[in-house]
Amino acid sequence: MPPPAHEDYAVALMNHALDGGLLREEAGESGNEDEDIDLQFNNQPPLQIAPVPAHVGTVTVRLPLKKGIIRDIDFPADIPREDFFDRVLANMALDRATAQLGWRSNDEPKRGPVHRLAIDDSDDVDGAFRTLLKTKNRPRRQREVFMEIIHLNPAPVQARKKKTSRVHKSSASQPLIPPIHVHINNVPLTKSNINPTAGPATRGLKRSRSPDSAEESTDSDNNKEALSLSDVIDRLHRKFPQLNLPQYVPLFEQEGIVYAETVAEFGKDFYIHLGMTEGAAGRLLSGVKRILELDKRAKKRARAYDKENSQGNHNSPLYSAETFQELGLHPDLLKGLFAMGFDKPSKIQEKALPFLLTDPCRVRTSLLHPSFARTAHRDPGRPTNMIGQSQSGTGKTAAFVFTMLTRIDYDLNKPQAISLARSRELARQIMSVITAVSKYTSVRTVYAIKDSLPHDATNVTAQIIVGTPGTMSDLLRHRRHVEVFLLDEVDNMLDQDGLGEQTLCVKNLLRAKQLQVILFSATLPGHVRSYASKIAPNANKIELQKELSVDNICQFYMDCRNAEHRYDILVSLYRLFTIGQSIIFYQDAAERDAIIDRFREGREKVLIATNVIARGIDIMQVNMAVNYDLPLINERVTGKGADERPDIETYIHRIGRTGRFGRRGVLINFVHDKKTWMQIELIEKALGKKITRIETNDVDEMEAVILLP
Ligand SMILES: Nc1ncnc2c1ncn2[C@@H]1O[C@H](COP(=O)(O)OP(=O)(O)OP(=O)(O)O)[C@@H](O)[C@H]1O
Repeated sequence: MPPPAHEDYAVALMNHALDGGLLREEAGESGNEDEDIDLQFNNQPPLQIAPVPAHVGTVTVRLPLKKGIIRDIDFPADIPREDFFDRVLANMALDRATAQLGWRSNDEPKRGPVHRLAIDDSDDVDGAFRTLLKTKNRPRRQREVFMEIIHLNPAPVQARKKKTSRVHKSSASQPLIPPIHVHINNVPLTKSNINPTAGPATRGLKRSRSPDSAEESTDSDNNKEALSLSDVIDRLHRKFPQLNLPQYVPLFEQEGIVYAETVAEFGKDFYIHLGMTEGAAGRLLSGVKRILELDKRAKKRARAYDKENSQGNHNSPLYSAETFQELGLHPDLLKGLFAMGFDKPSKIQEKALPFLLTDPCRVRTSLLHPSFARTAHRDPGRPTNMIGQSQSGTGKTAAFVFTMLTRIDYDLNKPQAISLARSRELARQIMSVITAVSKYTSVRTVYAIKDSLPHDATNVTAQIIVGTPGTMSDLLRHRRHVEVFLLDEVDNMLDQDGLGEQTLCVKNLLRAKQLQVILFSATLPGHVRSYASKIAPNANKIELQKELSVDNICQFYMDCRNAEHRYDILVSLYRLFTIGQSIIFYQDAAERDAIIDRFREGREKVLIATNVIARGIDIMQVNMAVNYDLPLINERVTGKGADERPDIETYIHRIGRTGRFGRRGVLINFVHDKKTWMQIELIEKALGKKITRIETNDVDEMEAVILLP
C-alpha cells in the first residue's frame, strides 16, 4: 500500500483488497508496531456481515492517529454503516456528537471535491463505496484505490457564500467544507510556524499582537494568558454549540491539514479566522475575547480570595496561630496528618483540641506530645465535654478524629470511643479519615452500619467503632470501656424523629464514669443547643462562625418557567461550564455506597442526591451544588406535613458540600413557581444574604455571572 499522499492530512485510506475475499487477520501492511487498535478490532464481537461480493474481502482503513502517525485497520467491506462510523470515530478519538468526516477518492484531484460522510444515510457513502469498487475493477487502473477519510470540522455548509476558498471553488456542486485558517497578525498558521519547537517562528507568534489587543499591551509577558488552541476550541465548543466546532481543529493550509493539537500555546493576541460567514466568525472572535476576559477575572478573583481566606488571614475560620505539634498530638498521629497534607490546624482544631485532649489522667502519656503534657498537667480533672460549631468544611471531623485517636488505650482491646453519624455515607467517611490519620498507629476500628457489623458482635476488640445509631445500639450493650462518645451533625442527630431516640438509646448504653461527650455541627439552632447541653453537661462551647452564610460559596437562583424547565436549564448549565464535580439535590431516594465511592474517586462527575448526603460529605473537587428541589421542613421533621417552609439548616449544610476547606464553590437554586419563589425569599432573610438571580434565557449572562472556580 502506498504511503499517504499528504503526511499531515487527517487521512484514512480505504483499500479494497482483491485477493480472494479472505478477511485479513493481521494489522495491515504499513509496518506499525503498536497493535492496540487492531487488537481492539479483532476482539470485537462478530459483525452482521451481509453477503460480500466474491472479489471483495476487507477494507483496510488507514487511520490518522496523530500528526504523521497512521494505523491500518481491516474492516469487512460491507460493514454496517453505524459500526463503520463507530469504529473510525473511536479509533480517531473523535466525539461522535461533534465529529465530521469527509472523503474523497484518489480519482479526484487533490484539491477536488470533498464528500460528507454522515452516520445517518444523508450522504452517499454507499455510493462512494460502489464507485470505488467500480474504479478498482477498471482493468487499466491500479489494483488499489483509496478513499481518504478526512476529519472535517466545522460542519460542512452549503455553497451559499460568495467568498469560498480556493480549495472549494472547484467543487461548488458538492457540499463545501469551510476551510479553517488560523492567522496570527495576518500570518497564516502553517505547519512550519505552529510547531512549538520551531524556534523563532513560534516565538514570533506568541509575541505578535492583533490590533484588538492594544489595550492589553501593558501586561507583562509573564501575565499573558497561555491557552492552548484546543483549550480555546473546547470552550468555544460549549459556548457556541451552533457553530459545531470540533474538538480537534484541522487547520487547512495550502497542501494539507495541520492539526491544531500540535499548537502548544497561544498568547491572548491571536484571532481565528474560520472560513465562515462574517457573523459567525465575529461571534467566535468575541467568544474568544470574552473567554480570555472571564478567565482573567476568574483568576483575579481566585487570587484575591486565596489571599483573604488562606490560613494566614486572622479572620478566616481556617486561620491558626498554633501548629499541630503545639497542640500536643503524638508524633505518630502527626506523621499521619502530615501525610494527608495538613500543615497547620484550622481554627476549630486549634480552639477545640486543647480542651478535648485535656485530661492527663486519661490521655495516655505516651500519646501526648511533651510540650502539651506540661500544659495538660496544669488542668487535671474530668475529660471535657464539648459542643462545637464551625462552618462546613473547616475541619471538625479531623478535630474529633484526633481526639479519639489520642484518648484510646492502644493496649486495651475493647471499644473505647464511638462515633455516631446520621448516615452510612458519613460513617464511612469518618472511618476513612480515621484510617488516614492513624496510618502509623496500631488502632483497630470497626463499623456499626447495616450489613457491616462484625461477625462476632459480642466480642468486639476494636478500639473505635463508627456507625449509625440503630446498628450501634445493637452492637453496644453496656460497654463499660467506652469513654468517648461523639456525635457529628448533632443538631440533626438529636432533632430528627427516630434518629434522636436511637441516639439517646446509644448514649444510655454507655456507663463509663468518665464519659466524654463531644458534639459537633455546622449549625446549632436554639432548641437543639439547650438539649445538647443536657447530653453534654458542663461542656465547653466553641462557636466559631455565627453568620450562617459562607462567603466562599456564591449563591444564585434561576427563575425557571415551570418544573420541567428546570431540567433544560440544568442541561444548559452543564453545556456551559466545565464543572469539576457537582451534586444535584433532589427529593427522590438514591442508591448508596458504590455510587458515592465512584463519585469520590472522580469516576462520576455528577451526583444526584437527597438529603442523605446533604451533611458532612467531604469531596474537595465538588465546585457546584444545585438545589433542583429546595430543602423543606416537612422532609426533615415528620409530623410537619404541611410545613413547606425552607429548611434553613439543611440548606446551609447543602451549600457546604462545595467550597470545602476554603475553596470556592457555587450553589444554584431552581425557582419555578410562586411557592419556590417565596421559599427563596425566606432563605435570603434567614441567611441575611442576597441570593443573586440569574437570567435563564441569556447564556452569556449566565456565564458572566457564574464564574466557576
Ligand atoms: N488542618 C487542615 N489542613 C488542611 N486540610 C484540612 C485540615 N483539616 C481538615 N482539612 C480538610 O478539609 C476538608 C473539610 O474537613 P471536614 O470534613 O473535617 O470539615 P467539617 O467541618 O467536618 O465539615 P462539615 O460541617 O461539612 O461536616 C477535608 O477534606 C479535610 O481533609
